Amino acid sequence: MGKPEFKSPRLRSAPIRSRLLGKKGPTVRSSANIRVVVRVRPPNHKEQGDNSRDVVKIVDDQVLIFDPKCQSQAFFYHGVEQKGRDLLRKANKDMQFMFDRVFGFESTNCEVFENTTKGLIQSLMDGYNCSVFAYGATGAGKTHTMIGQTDNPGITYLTMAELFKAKQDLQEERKFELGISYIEVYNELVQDLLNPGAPLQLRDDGRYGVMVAGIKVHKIDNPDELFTLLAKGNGNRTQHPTDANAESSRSHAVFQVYIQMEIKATREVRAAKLSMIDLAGSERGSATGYGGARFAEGANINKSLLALGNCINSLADGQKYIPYRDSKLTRLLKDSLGGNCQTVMVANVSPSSLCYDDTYNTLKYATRAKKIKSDVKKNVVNVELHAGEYVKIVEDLKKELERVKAQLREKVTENKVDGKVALEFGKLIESRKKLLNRMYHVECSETTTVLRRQLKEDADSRLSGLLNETPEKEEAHRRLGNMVGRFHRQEDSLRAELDEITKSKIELENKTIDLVLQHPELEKKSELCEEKIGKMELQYQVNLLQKRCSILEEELRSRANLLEMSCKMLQSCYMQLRGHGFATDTLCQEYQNLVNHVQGRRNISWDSPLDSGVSSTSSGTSIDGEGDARAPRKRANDENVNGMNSTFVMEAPKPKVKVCAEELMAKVYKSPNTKPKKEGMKDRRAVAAKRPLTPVLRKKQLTKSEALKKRPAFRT
Ligand SMILES: Nc1ncnc2c1ncn2[C@@H]1O[C@H](COP(=O)(O)OP(=O)(O)OP(=O)(O)O)[C@@H](O)[C@H]1O
Repeated sequence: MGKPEFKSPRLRSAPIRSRLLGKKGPTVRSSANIRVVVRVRPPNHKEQGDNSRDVVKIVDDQVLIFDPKCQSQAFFYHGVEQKGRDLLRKANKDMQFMFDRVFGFESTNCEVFENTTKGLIQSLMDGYNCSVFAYGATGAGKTHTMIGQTDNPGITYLTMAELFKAKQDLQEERKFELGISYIEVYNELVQDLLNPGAPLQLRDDGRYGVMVAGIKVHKIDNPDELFTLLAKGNGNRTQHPTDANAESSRSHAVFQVYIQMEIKATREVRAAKLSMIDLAGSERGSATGYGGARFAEGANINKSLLALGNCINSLADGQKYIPYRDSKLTRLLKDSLGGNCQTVMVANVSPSSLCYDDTYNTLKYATRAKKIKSDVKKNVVNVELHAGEYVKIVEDLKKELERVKAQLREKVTENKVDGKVALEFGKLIESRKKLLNRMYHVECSETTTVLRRQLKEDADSRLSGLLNETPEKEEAHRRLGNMVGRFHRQEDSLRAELDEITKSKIELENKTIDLVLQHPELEKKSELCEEKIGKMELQYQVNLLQKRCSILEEELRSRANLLEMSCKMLQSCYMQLRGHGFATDTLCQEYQNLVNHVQGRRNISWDSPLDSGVSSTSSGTSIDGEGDARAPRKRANDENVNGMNSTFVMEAPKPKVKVCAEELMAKVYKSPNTKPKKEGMKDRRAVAAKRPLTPVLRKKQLTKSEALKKRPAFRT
């Protein structure tokens, strides 16, 4: 896996600001390591001979081993095989090197391009300077990699083709200007390869870095023009055959592309420079196989490459002083190595043991170069603006400022309204909740008052039946009448209050709806609040119903007690009359009718109390309250009956008192199973038992006995 390609830092465009930047305006800086790749060319004919071996073993696409350990061959001394290694043989270095990418014999120029310079195109488009240089011994494959052949173009051509593609893609948005130059450094002299003539001087340029003074920059519009120019330049390049390479380049060739782009929308102008350098091969004098002029040429090449090595070492060590000025080559590469540039170094090596030292040195150089950090910055430059254009920019700025201010104002007002509305909404909801609570309490009071009033009215009518026309009765009647009147008045005022509350409730609800309609942003909040209020209302209704039930239950209990008391009294009177023989047949019949009536209404089973041993299915409640848990409540209800002290319990409903007709019947007939019998009662019952039953009673008794046999026992 190769390392990722250069990624140029992205800059958010700030159109007007950038337009006002000075003539030169680097905007983004970042430091990047030089990307170092190694390309191992296939061994040539000479290297494929018997006396050579491969000293480079590629482990994967990033790692190679230089001079790997080979299988030890048997070593004999005086005809005896020795255990240790052949001491006359040099030990293998077996050194592992790691690079950003390692390309093997089969790698094509396209593959190298894809993994090295293709990624630089985006950086160039973003306004960063980029540099690519091929380093290596003579015949190691630098020219093959950089220039290639017509049918197998090198990475310079491939990169340029990609650049044109990018230019084409951005044609709509940007205005491009492309220019190229092609120079060589030969024997420390700089020559223009496209316009050969007198040697040229190097100058430092603020915008593009180191420039060749007087160089002619050729504008090009398509890659074909480029190829023609490249071919022309290569034809002018100094080449001489050497032992190592029949077409050895004896100079350092520097191909440069100047790109100027104007982003149409923002008028931002970016400038970038791409340098592609094919270095002359480092060599040993012996390898060239020549002396004289060729030797001096080689010495110069070595001198410049030595200077390059020194610069690489100094940069890798992080030294402040870098000896760029030691040679023309290092001056030219100043930008590419430690300056404002994204750099790719392609180290070319031969795999053969014949180039052992060259390959080793190249790998060491390349390793050192990996440590170099370059300080890259984006080149944003501006077109010269006419004074009139500044006026327009100021106008634009003013407009933009106004627009932003208006936006800000809108936002502020929006926020204010939001806050206000939220407060108003909150107040409305709070008021509705309070009102609901008030309504609940008033409804509770009203319910209580109505029931209390009804109770007093009942008490009054019962009293009329019980008391004779005496002043005492009149007094009681007057008192009850006053109470009923007071309750009526209370009811009226409570109802009026309820009407008021309902009106306010509707008003508040309407206000809430209006507010939400005006501010739809409140909708969600409103839904939640309405849900809460709905739940609250429902809970109040449940509470109110429970209270009503509780009051009615109490009322029922009170009436049951009254009935119980009446029955007791009635039974006592009836017994006395019968005991004294004053009970007429009509009275007996009426009494029996009453019993029948109770029996008919209540689904109970009973036997004639007049028969001895009669039992009922009573729940065992005593009539006189002895040992009865309900005794205190009974007493309270007795008081209610007199209308003097009606008490309503507003708490949660109490456990139901089992009051039923069966009990009442049991009380009427004094069932021996339901209560301890009183002295005297037994005697009276014994007397009554001796008396013959009336025909109706006898018949009824029979009917009941039969019915009892057929039906299950009564249960409350
Ligand atoms: N990867 C490769 N695949 C096939 N052939 C290669 C490869 N690299 C180099 N060669 C061949 O090796 C020979 C020498 O290569 P090249 O001229 O590129 O070397 P060089 O490093 O430029 O040498 P010099 O410094 O002397 O100019 C050429 O014939 C070239 O075609």
